[in-house]
Amino acid sequence: MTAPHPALSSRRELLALLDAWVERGWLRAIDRAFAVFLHRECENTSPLLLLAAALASHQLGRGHVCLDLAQTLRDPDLALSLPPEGDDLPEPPPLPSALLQGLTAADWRTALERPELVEDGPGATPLVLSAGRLYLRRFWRYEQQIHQSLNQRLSHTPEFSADQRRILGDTLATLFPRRTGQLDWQQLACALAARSRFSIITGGPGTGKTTTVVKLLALLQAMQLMQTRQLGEENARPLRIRLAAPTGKAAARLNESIASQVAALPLESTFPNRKAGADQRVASDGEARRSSTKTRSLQGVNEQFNRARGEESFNTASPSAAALRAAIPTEVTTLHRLLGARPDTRHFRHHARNPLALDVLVVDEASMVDIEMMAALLAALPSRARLILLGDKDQLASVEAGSVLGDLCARAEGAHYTPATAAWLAETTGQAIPEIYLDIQGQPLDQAIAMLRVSHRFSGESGIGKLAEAINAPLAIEERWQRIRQVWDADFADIRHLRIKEPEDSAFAELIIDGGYRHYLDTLHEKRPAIDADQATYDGWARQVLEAHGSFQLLCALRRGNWGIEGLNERVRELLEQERLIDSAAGKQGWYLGRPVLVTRNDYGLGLMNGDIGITLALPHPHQTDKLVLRVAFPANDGSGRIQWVLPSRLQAVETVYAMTVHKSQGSEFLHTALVLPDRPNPILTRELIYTGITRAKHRLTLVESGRGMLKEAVSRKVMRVSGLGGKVR
Ligand SMILES: Nc1ncnc2c1ncn2[C@@H]1O[C@H](COP(=O)(O)OP(=O)(O)OP(=O)(O)O)[C@@H](O)[C@H]1O
Repeated sequence: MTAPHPALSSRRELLALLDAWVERGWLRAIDRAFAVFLHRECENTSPLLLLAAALASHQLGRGHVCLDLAQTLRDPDLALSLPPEGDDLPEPPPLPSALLQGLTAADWRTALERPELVEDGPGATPLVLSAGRLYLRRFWRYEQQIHQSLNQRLSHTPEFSADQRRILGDTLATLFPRRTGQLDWQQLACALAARSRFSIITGGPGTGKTTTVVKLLALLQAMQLMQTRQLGEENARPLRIRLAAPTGKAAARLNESIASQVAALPLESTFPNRKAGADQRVASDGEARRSSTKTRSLQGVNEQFNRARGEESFNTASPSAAALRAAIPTEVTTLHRLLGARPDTRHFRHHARNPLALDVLVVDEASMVDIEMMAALLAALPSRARLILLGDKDQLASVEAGSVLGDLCARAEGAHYTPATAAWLAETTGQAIPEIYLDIQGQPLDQAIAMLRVSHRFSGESGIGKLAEAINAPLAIEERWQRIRQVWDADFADIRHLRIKEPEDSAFAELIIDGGYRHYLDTLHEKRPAIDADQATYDGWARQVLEAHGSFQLLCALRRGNWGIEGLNERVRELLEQERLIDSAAGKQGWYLGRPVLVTRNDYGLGLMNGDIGITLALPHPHQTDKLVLRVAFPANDGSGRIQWVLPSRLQAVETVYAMTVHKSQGSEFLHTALVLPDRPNPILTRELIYTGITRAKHRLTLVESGRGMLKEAVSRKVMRVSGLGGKVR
């Protein structure tokens, strides 16, 4: 047996090593501070315990919920991602692999036997060791809360009367009129979600998650209205439905699409609008359709619902199409707003003792919801309310700790429906579930998940769609790589593979200028209003510039280095400067006409959300009409098309966004996306990152590879987020 590393024999030496790691940027100061705190709390703590504590905290900073002791010992540097991205400096401090060499999991567990500091479950110790995973107590508690809340929801199986089953089946047939001979996963998703207080609808881009959830909401409202009307007219109360997303950007995107989806619901054949006069005013092509394309809040729902209801005859329990449409909200809020975020605290206004006033909550882009937010959300949700999560399980998880959606959807591909579920689906949808999706040992969680498998956005001619499919194909690494190569070799018109050596390459300049940012800067200069133009004209200009800007985005994996956002932002600025499209030295404090910025932290005062993009433009000075002042134009977050002008000095957390990390791009889409891979391997390059990056492209994708083999390297590696959630919720 090799002798332990000196830092594991002495607390002083260990803290000195942690200092060196912090100095080098390998650990956060807070990780070391946590170890020091434990050292002060309790005498004679073993260096191994202090190290484990610092590493558990370090893992949180990297998105893991806990430290997996056995996995860390198997390959310490990989498990801890040390040295981190971009550290090329000479004379690195000792690596975790050197430190932990020869150590066994049993040694580590023995060192953690300090009941004042570490327990294996409920209690008050700062650390929890459970099933070989070391947690900071707060995160162990989040995981427990999520698991208890979801298991409780999953254990509730509602009873449906024969009448209700018939109504459900009829409504599902109305909502999904087309039969293609293939499984209609969207209809199955609705049937599954209808009988559960918790459900997940997962699927890649354009697989119809929004379309499906809108139909599901219509189904739930139809059931509710029929049920409550049977009890008497005054009891006819629509379900209180709220829609939310983790970021402002994602909320705005759903806002844009949901109203038209509600308007397009095929309801009239089963839910006719009964009064002739009312039909014309409220029915399909009339007022309801127009007003349903406007954003409608919960209050708006009640008003419009009551109006539509007042115009129906109540001789039947069945609601009209207009009343159903009116009962579906189209306003989407952020989770922070929904829960009532309070500045400078992690507590929300809504929690277990002040729950949200709603019956159904839909959360879109759920892959971006971290474990802390999910725990807060579930705590604030009334126990009888339904929670429906929508998201793409294969996308990158949130930057914060946890990958809740990915963990919960670990078995989604195989469905694992029990015979009872298959019978329910057959009865309500008329569809027979193929044997490959059946599993006599399917778990309750499996029965609540539907995976949509057909993309309606990408046709068979789309290289982007084929590439996304190939990257996620459930195949061995080599076979998957062959599939990806076949897609490239097929010469699809919408995807391009650009190989360059350095950012100075002329092909890169061409991509960035003519294929990319020239468009919005030309729009900015050519469409610029006269100095005496009115505000509406300036707003119109800003809208055009923002729209043109959304047509291209350069994405990359890293922050540092030539191929990270720092290097690329600088290179793009130089190129645009050379072309005289910008003059970055003209403004003050780094602000100049045309500078695009990304908001990196929610700012409730300004109404700006993390992920919002604005462009620096010039407005006439409010008092000196011959002068111009720089203002940053943002599209308002409420889907209204309004422009919000912000004084640059008021923007506290923004960065230039010629290049954006794939992580930050989640929840956004661009007509043409150029994804740049770094020139050497990096643990951050994973299959999820590549998949998320390429699926940001709506019409065109350019993949820029600066080092050979980087794509292959990336798609061979999956993100391993350590948590205990997947095993607990069943
Ligand atoms: N069953 C279907 N048949 C035909 N077209 C469909 C079907 N389902 C959805 N679509 C269309 O496909 C497009 C994408 O659908 P939708 O926006 O619901 O997908 P999504 O999964 O929510 O997309 P995103 O990845 O943007 O979140 C829309 O234009 C929608 O009308």
